[in-house]
Amino acid sequence: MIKMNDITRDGNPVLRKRAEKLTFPLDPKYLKVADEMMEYLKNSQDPKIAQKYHLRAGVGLAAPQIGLSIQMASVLVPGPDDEIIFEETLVNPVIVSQSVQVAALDEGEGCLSVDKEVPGYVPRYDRITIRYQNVEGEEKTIKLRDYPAIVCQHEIDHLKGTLFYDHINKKDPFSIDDNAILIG
Ligand SMILES: CC(C)(C)[C@H](NC(=O)Nc1cc(F)cc(F)c1)C(=O)N(CC(=O)NO)CC1CCCC1
Ligand SMILES: [Zn+2]
Repeated sequence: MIKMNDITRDGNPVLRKRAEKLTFPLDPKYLKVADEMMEYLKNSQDPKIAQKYHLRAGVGLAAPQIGLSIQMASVLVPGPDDEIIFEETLVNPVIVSQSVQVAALDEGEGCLSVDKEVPGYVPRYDRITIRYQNVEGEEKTIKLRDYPAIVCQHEIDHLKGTLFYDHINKKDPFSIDDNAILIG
């Protein structure tokens, strides 16, 4: 199982590389990686398992964060009553369209690969359309908004070597577009 010491930390060059596109059928070793990344998210969201193995509760994990520079990211987004509202492993994801409307988490962002707090708004798109392939190679096109959209943008950034704080305004971290939506 993936544990915290398997997660690459800021400073590791793999987090700043553009990840390689995957071809299908997926190499079985990458199918295993997809399972392991989703298993990490599930374990980390289970208080007992997370406590036992000291896992940070994660909603998304991209392959470069376990040292693999491939275009694969798993997302597991719980809803208000802890039901799962979005669960998917995105292969070769591309944001094909996005809202003009900007959104940001009102508490800013963190990252499983960034141990320090970096305060500030991370401006993202409120609504996006993503085209990706699932691990079976099926082409999917999905529309997301608000928190699930923020999570997917954060993970897709990892596949481009971008970290959340790259988007924070250096001069005034909490400055953002007047009509930005702040997601609580
Ligand atoms: C970095 C961390 C603070 C652990 C962040 N979790 C989070 O924001 N809250 C959270 C976690 C849960 F499991 C369940 C829940 F409802 C809320 C996170 O997983 N990520 C994923 C990451 O680092 N991917 O590379 C960072 C988030 C910041 C904005 C979107 C993803
Ligand atoms: Zn991250």
